[in-house]
Amino acid sequence: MLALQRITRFDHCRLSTAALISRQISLPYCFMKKMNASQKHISSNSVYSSKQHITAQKPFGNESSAEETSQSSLGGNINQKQFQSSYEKNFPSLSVNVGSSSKGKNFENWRKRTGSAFELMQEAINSSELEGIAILQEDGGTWIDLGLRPRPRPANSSEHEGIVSLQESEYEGVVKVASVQEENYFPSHFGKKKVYRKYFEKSNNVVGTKSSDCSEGLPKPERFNICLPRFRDIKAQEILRPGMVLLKHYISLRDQINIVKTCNSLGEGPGGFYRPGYKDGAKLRLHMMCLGLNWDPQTRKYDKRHPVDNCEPPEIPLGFRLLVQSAIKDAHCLIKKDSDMVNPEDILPSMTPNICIINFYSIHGRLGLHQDRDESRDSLYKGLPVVSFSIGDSAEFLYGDGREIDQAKKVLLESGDVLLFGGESRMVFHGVPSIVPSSAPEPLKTKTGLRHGRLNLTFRQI
Ligand SMILES: O=C(O)CCC(=O)C(=O)O
Ligand SMILES: [Fe+2]
Repeated sequence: MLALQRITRFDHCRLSTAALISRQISLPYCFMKKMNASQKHISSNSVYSSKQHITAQKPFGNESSAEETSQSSLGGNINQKQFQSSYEKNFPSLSVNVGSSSKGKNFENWRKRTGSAFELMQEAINSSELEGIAILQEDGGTWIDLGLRPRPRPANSSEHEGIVSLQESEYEGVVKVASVQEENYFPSHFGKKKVYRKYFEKSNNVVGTKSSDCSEGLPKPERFNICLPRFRDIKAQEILRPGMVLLKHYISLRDQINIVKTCNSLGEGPGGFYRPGYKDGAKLRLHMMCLGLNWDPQTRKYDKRHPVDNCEPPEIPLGFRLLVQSAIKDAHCLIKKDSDMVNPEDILPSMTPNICIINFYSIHGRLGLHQDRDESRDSLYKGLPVVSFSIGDSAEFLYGDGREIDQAKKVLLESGDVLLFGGESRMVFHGVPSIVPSSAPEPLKTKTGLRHGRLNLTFRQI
């Protein structure tokens, strides 16, 4: 039954809404990040890919310490060590080639290297929305499965009868398993069904599965969740103009905290925050750093290295990219809801960011009206969007068709808001005339020590 309920939530847009009212609020998105150019994306038009469902619990990885105990969805307390040893006992190491078909790496090494599979499995355990993860291998352009790691369930659970459906994930070689289907469909490039069945059987012995489901056959009571859902105010999501979407309060407080902490630690290292200047010697009224590539306001060029310390900028963290992708997907949902006739891609094309410019504005910070036009001709021609995260104190944000401030429209960007502008709004003039002092969420400041001011991250594909 449960399995059937889950698979009804397969439509991405409906899922967005369903997720808002579900017990564990989730952030839907669907994609598989290319590990390198030679590797192919998992086909996005097969049946499973429509079951887009990834929880937004931990886009930044597991914050808990190794000893921290987590409450499993099965009611058992499993600490990380216990879980790890049980996990390894029950799911033997696999040979996984990640990113290269010539260099074999066993799963253990790979997990150590990325941590992703383990984190995802933990996430699956803690989430009633995920059924497990699958480890994939890229093989001559197709993805083959190397085994499924299902979420441990109570013994005799009927939930694992059937075939799983997979959902795409940006984690390298890892796919989250969104639901169990009663239908006998399975995409062929995910390997043999038998493999999955085998792992399901194994999963029944995993630690934390002691409790048995005595309510089988009885009507399921509606459970009460003592925690507030990860609320997303869909009513406040707005299409400001064609191709320009504002997702209010989109980034959860926890993710905001993680973003601030990540930016702070990256900002202390090579290629970190500095006060840039223009050609004429004037300084910008903000501090800046870049991820992925460097953008130099003096030359207005993108480069592999930082002009000040000649370092390569840090990579864009995976969690940041995940959020960008989900924001694009949710903006598409909004556009689709607004007009069913349009293909949201035509209004706001998707993009995979390879540069993130991070600005920190003190309360006196500002940025004049400008266009973002230093990206490649191709990127600008296609209208690939700029995706902007606002964190900390709010900002007044101006946007319009020209440089005239009095003709520009104004919107308040608050902590957690995501603004996207692409398509026909890609060349919109925009700027930040002022920061609203002391408007940042209190817990954000206390948890991170963030200074007064505003952090802004803009992602682009150049
Ligand atoms: O801070 C903002 O909201 C805008 C930043 C911006 O326009 C830019 O970095 O190009
Ligand atoms: Fe800009």
